[in-house]
Amino acid sequence: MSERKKVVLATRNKGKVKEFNSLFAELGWEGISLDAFEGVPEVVEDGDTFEANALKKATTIATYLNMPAVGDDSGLEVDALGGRPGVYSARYAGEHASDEQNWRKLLDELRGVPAQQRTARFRCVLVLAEPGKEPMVAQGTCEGVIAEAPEGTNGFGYDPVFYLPDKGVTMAQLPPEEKNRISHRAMAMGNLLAAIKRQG
Ligand SMILES: O=P(O)(O)OP(=O)(O)OP(=O)(O)OC[C@H]1O[C@@H](n2cnc3c(O)ncnc32)[C@H](O)[C@@H]1O
Ligand SMILES: [Mg+2]
Repeated sequence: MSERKKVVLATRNKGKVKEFNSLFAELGWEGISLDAFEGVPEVVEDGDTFEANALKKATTIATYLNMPAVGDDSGLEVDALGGRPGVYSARYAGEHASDEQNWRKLLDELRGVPAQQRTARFRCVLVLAEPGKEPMVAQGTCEGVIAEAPEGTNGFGYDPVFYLPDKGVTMAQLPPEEKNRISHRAMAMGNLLAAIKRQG
């Protein structure tokens, strides 16, 4: 049996790590957490785009560890807010804001906005960086509506307020395996795999 490909997960987000562990398992990859290493540099997310930040996360870690690494930059784009919080999703309510502080601020900002104007999408850009190779970039989106109030405890981040009209529940009410079939991260992972296969 061939050895599983070892890929470092260039993220400090435990929710992403859980999802990647399942998504990687389906590919036969072994995801290695950043916690396994010492002295790993902090990545400053100063890009204007998800792609710039994902590229920086993946290449900084791949170069430092001399191993393949996947970087994920993701966030929520709300139409009534002109696409905000976008790349600033993690710091929407302040530099070290909690997930709950972020989604509470979002609900406050959208108070009084009618249901049909509460459309939004999650976007995820993934970069696979391997030492000595061109980085590969893929993205995925997931469409939904911002709820009036939080529901559900699964997932992370904005999941409790991200309502999926087709399913009649929020992302945080979905079982993890179902989120991993429909999410922006799952779509991006599928697109990354397709790009890798195309490259051969
Ligand atoms: O940068 P790393 O270390 O990967 O971890 P992070 O949590 O800072 O990740 P980002 O910079 O990519 O910020 C992503 C933001 O979007 C939110 N987000 C991303 N994917 C999500 C998902 O699947 N469900 C809910 N919220 C999500 C997340 O909670 C953050 O507020
Ligand atoms: Mg971040």
